[in-house]
Amino acid sequence: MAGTKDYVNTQVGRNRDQIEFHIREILKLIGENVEREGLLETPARVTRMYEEIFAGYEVDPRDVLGVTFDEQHEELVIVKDIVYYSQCEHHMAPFFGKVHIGYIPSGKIAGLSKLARLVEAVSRRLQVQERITSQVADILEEVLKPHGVMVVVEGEHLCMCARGVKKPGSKTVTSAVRGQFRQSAALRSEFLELLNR
Ligand SMILES: Nc1nc2c(ncn2[C@@H]2O[C@H](COP(=O)(O)OP(=O)(O)OP(=O)(O)O)[C@@H](O)[C@H]2O)c(=O)[nH]1
Ligand SMILES: [Zn+2]
Repeated sequence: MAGTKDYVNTQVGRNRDQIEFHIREILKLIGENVEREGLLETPARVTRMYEEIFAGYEVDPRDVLGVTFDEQHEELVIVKDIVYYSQCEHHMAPFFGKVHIGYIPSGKIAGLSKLARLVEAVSRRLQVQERITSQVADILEEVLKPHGVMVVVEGEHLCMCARGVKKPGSKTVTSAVRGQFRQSAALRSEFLELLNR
């Protein structure tokens, strides 16, 4: 089910009436007129948006890597520029950017799309960037048992751009290294060099 197909947060669907009610109440509390035309459908639209942006709760990210292939390619595999959109758990404000994944298989490879699906499953939740980074690395390590994994995540956080400290354009970069990448500076450099091509 959720591991391979597009999916939505079904709990949001089940709680649709209550979520719409509370969104409407928040609109009133910030001083809006919920009867004006532009806002009439807004609680329903926000609820539908929650079904999408919180779809990650619907799936165990490990299941996303359910389909793997036996293959004796024990060299670096990189999938870079996987775009993600997430919501910071401190402000419920969007953050987004790119995930770059490198791993050295040890007899088992993942379908390339499954790496992007793994990113979707961990990012479509309330998150912090560091946890997206370590979860992608840990799950790949657990399921594929590769010789090594390295994950680099770039993110722009609206809670830092549009409010608070207001620093638009600032980028946060996080990385997680496992296995051979931890031991070998040369391997980390090879990965980073290939990312910058
Ligand atoms: N480490 C980390 N911090 C994040 C992430 N997303 C948001 N934050 C930070 O979470 C922190 C929450 O700090 P608080 O002091 O509790 O909240 P705040 O008063 O709204 O803080 P300011 O943003 O500084 O105005 C802020 O420093 C945010 O920049 C993330 O993905 N990782
Ligand atoms: Zn935030």
